[in-house]
This record gives sequence, C-alpha cells and structure tokens, in this order.
Amino acid sequence: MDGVPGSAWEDRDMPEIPSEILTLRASIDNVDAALMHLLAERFKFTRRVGELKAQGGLPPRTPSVTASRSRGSRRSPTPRASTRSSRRSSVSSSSPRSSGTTS
Ligand SMILES: C=C(O[C@@H]1C=C(C(=O)O)C=C[C@H]1O)C(=O)O
Repeated sequence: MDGVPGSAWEDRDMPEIPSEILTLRASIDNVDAALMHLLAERFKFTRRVGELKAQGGLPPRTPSVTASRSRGSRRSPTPRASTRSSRRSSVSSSSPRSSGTTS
C-alpha cells in the first residue's frame, strides 16, 4: 500500500496522538453506544407495532405515518389512537439509564 493516499501509517511512523483526540474518540464511542441503544429501543417499538398490526388485520406499512416521521413531524395521523399518558410512558421507558436490562 506504499504511496497510496490515505493508507494506514506504520505504527513506528505515527506521531504521538494528542490527548484531545483520545478524548474525542471516547466521546464518539459513547455516542455510538447511545445510538445503538436507541436503535434497539426503536426496533422493539416497531416490532411491537408490527405484532399489533398483524393481530388487528392492519397493513404492515402505513405510508402516512412513515412520511410524517421522515418530515420530522411529531403529530400522529391517527390522533384518536394516541394519548398523552401512553406517549409519556413510552418516552421514559426508552431512556438509556432506565432500561439497560429490558431487552
Ligand atoms: C410505527 C408504525 O409503523 C411502523 C413504522 C416503521 C418505521 O418507522 O420504521 C416500520 C414499520 C411500520 O410497521 C405505525 O404505523 O405507527
């Protein structure tokens, strides 16, 4: 790989890594872990939605829901099916600190 731009440096050629880079790498690892946790939580919720849809004879995909989600809209297209209290408990149950062993 000699002479290839961007190729890995040999360890012996590597200058000392500034401590700020080490700190930033640790922060990046923490963010990655949090993202993984959130994606796992999200998957639990969408899987449960899928189970409930299958039980209720609903189609697996609801285009209006996924479209409003990708626009960043928090408003449910089916407000009669949502309540404030259930929403609040859903949010709190997805906190990384409170649900490390709920999988
Ligand atoms: C969450 C809903 O639908 C689900 C949402 C998905 C998503 O956002 O990735 C995927 C599958 C759907 O079953 C819903 O209809 O409320």
